[in-house]
Amino acid sequence: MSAVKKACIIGGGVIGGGWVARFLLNGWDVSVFDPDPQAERKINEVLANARRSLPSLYDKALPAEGALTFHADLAEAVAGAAWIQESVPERLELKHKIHGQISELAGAEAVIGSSTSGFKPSEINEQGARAVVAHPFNPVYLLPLVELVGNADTCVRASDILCSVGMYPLTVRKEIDAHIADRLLEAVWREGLWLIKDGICTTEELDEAIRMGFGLRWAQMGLFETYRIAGGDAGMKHFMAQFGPALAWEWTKLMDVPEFTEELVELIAGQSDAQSGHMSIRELERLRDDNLIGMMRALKKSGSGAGGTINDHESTLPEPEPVDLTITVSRPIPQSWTDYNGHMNEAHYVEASAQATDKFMEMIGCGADYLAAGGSYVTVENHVRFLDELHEGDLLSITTQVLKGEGKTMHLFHRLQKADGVAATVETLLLHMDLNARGTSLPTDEVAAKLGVFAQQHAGLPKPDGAGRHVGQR
Ligand SMILES: NC(=O)C1=CN([C@@H]2O[C@H](COP(=O)(O)OP(=O)(O)OC[C@H]3O[C@@H](n4cnc5c(N)ncnc54)[C@H](O)[C@@H]3O)[C@@H](O)[C@H]2O)C=CC1
Ligand SMILES: C[N+](C)(C)CC(=O)CC(=O)[O-]
Repeated sequence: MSAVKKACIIGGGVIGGGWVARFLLNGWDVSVFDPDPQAERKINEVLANARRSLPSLYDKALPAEGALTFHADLAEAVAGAAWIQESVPERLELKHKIHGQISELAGAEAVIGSSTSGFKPSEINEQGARAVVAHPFNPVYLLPLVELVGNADTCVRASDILCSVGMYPLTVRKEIDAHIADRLLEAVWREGLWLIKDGICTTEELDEAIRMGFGLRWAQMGLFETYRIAGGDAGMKHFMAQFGPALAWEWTKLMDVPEFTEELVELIAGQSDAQSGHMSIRELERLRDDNLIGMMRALKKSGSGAGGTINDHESTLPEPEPVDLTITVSRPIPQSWTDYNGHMNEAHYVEASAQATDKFMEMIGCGADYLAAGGSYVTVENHVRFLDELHEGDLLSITTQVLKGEGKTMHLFHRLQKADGVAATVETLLLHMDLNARGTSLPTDEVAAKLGVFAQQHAGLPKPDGAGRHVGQR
């Protein structure tokens, strides 16, 4: 991958704005070219949404944001960019015009991507351009999928860059109109329009049919893995035998496209207003993003689907720099940790300190292999002091001091710190446990020795202010 971390985004609407946020929040400098005088305002609105959501996917801090610049001159915007992404409206003559200009201006090593939803790379490039299709999904700053289509070597270079900003490149084996995902979405949309036009359901009822059922399944297992399970013990063969005949029945209208009349547009738009008109688009976006974060964090636990991509990306993010005391957590406060009082809810102080304990356990050799072999530490007591408010987006770092590390006992003192001081302390007492016998036990000699080294180092530090307190102590 090129050492120059500059991305140029051409067309800063819904999708271009999402690309800006994806690169910028992953530490890239971003230049924007969009003649719309409203482009800067719109992009800043997308960025505000991205800043409150993307960092919440991770338990480590993302790199420091890059610099964002807006340019009236295309050549100036493109200069020095390692990634150039075109996201202008879906009109082939406009794509030809802009890709003709980009090809002349871009460096030879630059990856040139088009966000096109449906055009094939051979169509985009038919006047001599050298773009690959890099088709993302809205919101681009949260959803990892990018369909890559086109020149194989460029797609390999594009994949590396996309992975480095936390995305999931899926290289399409052969070019085809609308790639893979939009063909599926188009089929569902077309069928949905029929069902509403024919009075079978409303937009709201159709959405319930998706989100109360198969929509929940698809984010974690997709279509084929889900249907394999639906075949029971006999799996996919039984599923095919049972439901294959239905393919020949009239369960879909396939390419029978509903006529796009004014009446149909009014019907759909009117029902959509009745369904969702009580919320602005920005409010809907924030609701969508909060729900996506919750779901993706659940997937992160099992490493399924998009959760695996988040874990892979997180493993490439740098560990915090050690200072006097070991930093065991460095992360932003996610929006989902805040409550009706407008600050971090008390439960998450314990959650954050549990993350610090887990990290410290790893550092003394009590990681996944040790746990699998049946050894662990369990918390038997916590004392939390809430000293200052923590808010969404604050960078939280936790230092961990060993008060005692001897025999079965591990006694830790976590300081939860934000930029301007200590926001809370959590004193936590843990005992070593044999997970097979379900009783306390001594740690292995190796773990005991590593814990002992920390205990000895920290013994020279002053006793922390607030250690050993009881509830209500002044
Ligand atoms: N909206 C969606 O859900 C998705 C759209 N796409 C694709 O992304 C592309 C852009 O779509 P949207 O962002 O939805 O459109 P949009 O209409 O929101 O944004 C297009 C932007 O391009 C700018 N623009 C127009 N002419 C330009 C030019 N000559 N040079 C630079 N900027 C120019 C406009 O001012 C506008 O800000 C399309 O190819 C679309 O198929 C891909 C994935 C999802
Ligand atoms: C409707 N659409 C074709 C623009 C959709 C996409 O291209 C992808 C998405 O985000 O749904």
